[in-house]
Amino acid sequence: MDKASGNSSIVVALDGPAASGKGTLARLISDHYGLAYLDTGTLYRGVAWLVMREGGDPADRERAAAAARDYAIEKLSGADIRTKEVGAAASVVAANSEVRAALLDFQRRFAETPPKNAVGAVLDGRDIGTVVCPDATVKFFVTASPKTRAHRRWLELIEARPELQESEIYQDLLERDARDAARDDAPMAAAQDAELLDTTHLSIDAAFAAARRVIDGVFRRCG
Ligand SMILES: Nc1ncnc2c1ncn2[C@@H]1O[C@H](COP(=O)(O)OP(=O)(O)O)[C@@H](O)[C@H]1O
Ligand SMILES: Nc1ccn([C@@H]2O[C@H](COP(=O)(O)OP(=O)(O)O)[C@@H](O)[C@H]2O)c(=O)n1
Repeated sequence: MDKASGNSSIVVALDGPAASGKGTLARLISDHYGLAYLDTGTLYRGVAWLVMREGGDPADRERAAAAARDYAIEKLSGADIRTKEVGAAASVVAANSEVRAALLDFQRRFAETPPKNAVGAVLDGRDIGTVVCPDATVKFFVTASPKTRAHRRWLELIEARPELQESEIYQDLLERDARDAARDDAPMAAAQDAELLDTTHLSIDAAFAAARRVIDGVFRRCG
């Protein structure tokens, strides 16, 4: 399937706050429509992890920028980048414009020329519909109430760390959301033409069905 505007690849963009369900939907959309998937949060988490591994401070702008310029997925072998500490550090490096600039081309190339000859790509993050792929075929802004998101993330993390309190995850998410929304460069925001998808009261299946209705509608209009 081609985009209505030309031959460029189909792009589904998913943005929204932490633990709203972006990645879950992105994986389902990727499988269902045969699209390549890029979790752009792993790039920022990866840069933060690389800085922290060497005892660096994620707020050290030069150091974070250098890590972003040298970023390669192979360097993360064995790293647990899903922890809340790496998440918090990721939002610090993500406020650094040089880090964002160093990671932008890779994301755009992935969207424009998806790997494995896929017909398109699905990307999730904070600025996909606004900055990385402003011409995306379909855009979603996925949300859920902060309490719901904290509960979901807590359920995900307690397996590895049973001592984690839901209240501390909640505080972490609020701080991270605030930092992501307030930064000057590519702040977390819904694109004007994004479809809002509030998953607070939706099961994963129901959220995916809602996303499919939107995507199928756009594809029908695009031919
Ligand atoms: N609609 C939903 N209902 C219940 N749990 C969900 C829903 N969507 C996602 N989850 C769970 O919430 C957690 C966070 O989802 P995830 O997709 O990783 O969010 P994000 O990518 O926005 O950070 C995961 O454990 C996931 O299984
Ligand atoms: N496109 C993106 C993706 C992530 N990020 C940053 O990276 C952090 C981690 O992103 P993530 O998507 O892995 O976080 P979760 O929503 O999975 O918790 C976010 O809090 C943002 O600060 C960003 O700035 N832009």
